[in-house]
Amino acid sequence: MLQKILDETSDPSTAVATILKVISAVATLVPTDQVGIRLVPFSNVESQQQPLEFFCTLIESIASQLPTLCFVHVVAHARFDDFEYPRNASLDEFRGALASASHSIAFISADAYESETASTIAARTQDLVAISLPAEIDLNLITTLRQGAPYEIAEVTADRLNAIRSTFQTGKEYVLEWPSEQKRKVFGAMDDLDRYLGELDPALSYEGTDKKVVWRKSCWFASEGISHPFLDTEKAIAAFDGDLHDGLAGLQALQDPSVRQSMVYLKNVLDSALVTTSAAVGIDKDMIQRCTVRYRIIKYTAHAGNPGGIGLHPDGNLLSALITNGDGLRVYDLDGTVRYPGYNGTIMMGGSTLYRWSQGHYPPTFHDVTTNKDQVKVSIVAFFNFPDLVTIPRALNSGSASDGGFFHDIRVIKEDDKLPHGQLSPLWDVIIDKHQLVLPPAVTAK
Ligand SMILES: O=C(O)CCC(=O)C(=O)O
Ligand SMILES: [Fe+2]
Repeated sequence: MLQKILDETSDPSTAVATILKVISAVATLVPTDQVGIRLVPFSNVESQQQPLEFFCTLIESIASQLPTLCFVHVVAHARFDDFEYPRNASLDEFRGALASASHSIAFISADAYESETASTIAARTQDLVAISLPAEIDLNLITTLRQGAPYEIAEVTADRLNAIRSTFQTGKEYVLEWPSEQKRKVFGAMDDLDRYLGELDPALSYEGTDKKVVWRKSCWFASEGISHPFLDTEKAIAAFDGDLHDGLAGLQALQDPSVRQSMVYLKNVLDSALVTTSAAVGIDKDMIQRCTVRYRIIKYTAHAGNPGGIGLHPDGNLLSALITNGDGLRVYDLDGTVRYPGYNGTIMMGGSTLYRWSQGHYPPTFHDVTTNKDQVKVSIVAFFNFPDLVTIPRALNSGSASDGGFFHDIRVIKEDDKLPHGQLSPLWDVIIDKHQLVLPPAVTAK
């Protein structure tokens, strides 16, 4: 309801007045001191984000005009499909706005608090502190809270994490299917990207591990992490791992309002899938927030009669989340089967960094793309990666005292991925053997 008012009202003071009218209307049915309002000032969906001053003004107006209201509840955390993430944003401005106009309305704060952060905020402020719990009833909840133990995750989430984990152990992809409404929105957003990419010049894709190069129209966007906005300066793009030309083309693309809106929508779908999959393979909650993401959009194009595509490769990063709207993606399993994941959901694949970090526990997903010359296929791939030049704790304890963790060096990994005797070579041997492939010397040379 609130979001609808905000979406449909361009003038902030009219929006404030309308929201006050709604609260007053509710207060004719329920005593005012039993009415509260819940605000989510930091939307994951950037296009719906209002300036924070708007919320301060709104809170001040509410407090001065409805001084007997029960509470103002401010939610800071980012919500993904399966998990919530603290944004660690200061809520002091909102507290200040409320306190400037009323001392009787309670302020409730929420930021995906764990027991420790909840205690800290309760000690530092007068706030009522809200904690979010899984939607399922946990009969041990009281004990869990008293012991300060972490909350148990919901059973459906736990089942999903197990399914992802066991699929990834075999090097296969995992598809997180979209509910029908989401599917409709995803394809609408993909059509937008298709229209925009159609205008770009085709270029040769990077040289894959098997040396196949193909034509595509493409550019990329990046963010410092899930729940961060897209980078929006040339300097930030230049500092990010990736080719500058396509990164600058991505900056340009964000100037198109409908591309921006579609990208923001797709980012949220991809980020949710990344959060769930990261949790499944054991990347710790704080580390997930420190991982960066590059989002590449691709339209495969025929050129001089040649079909489009990408040669066989595993992605050279931690995890990839892929949304595509046409046939062409093919996965090569280590057991020799070939599968076509289709396009009913977000396709999750492990990359070569996941393989290295997990010490072989999660083999990367080998895949290629082939599209014929009349076929239209647009994809968006979110390449999720550990922060560079940082030691990352391992998910699975190797048992060796000397294992101080995994030092992540993107440059070294990229080099090693290409070497005939690199860490991936035993996997290439299996793939080549099981699928009876003939690949160029760079891969097969011993
Ligand atoms: O477009 C696709 O289906 C896959 C793209 C891909 O594998 C890549 O960009 O690494
Ligand atoms: Fe790929």
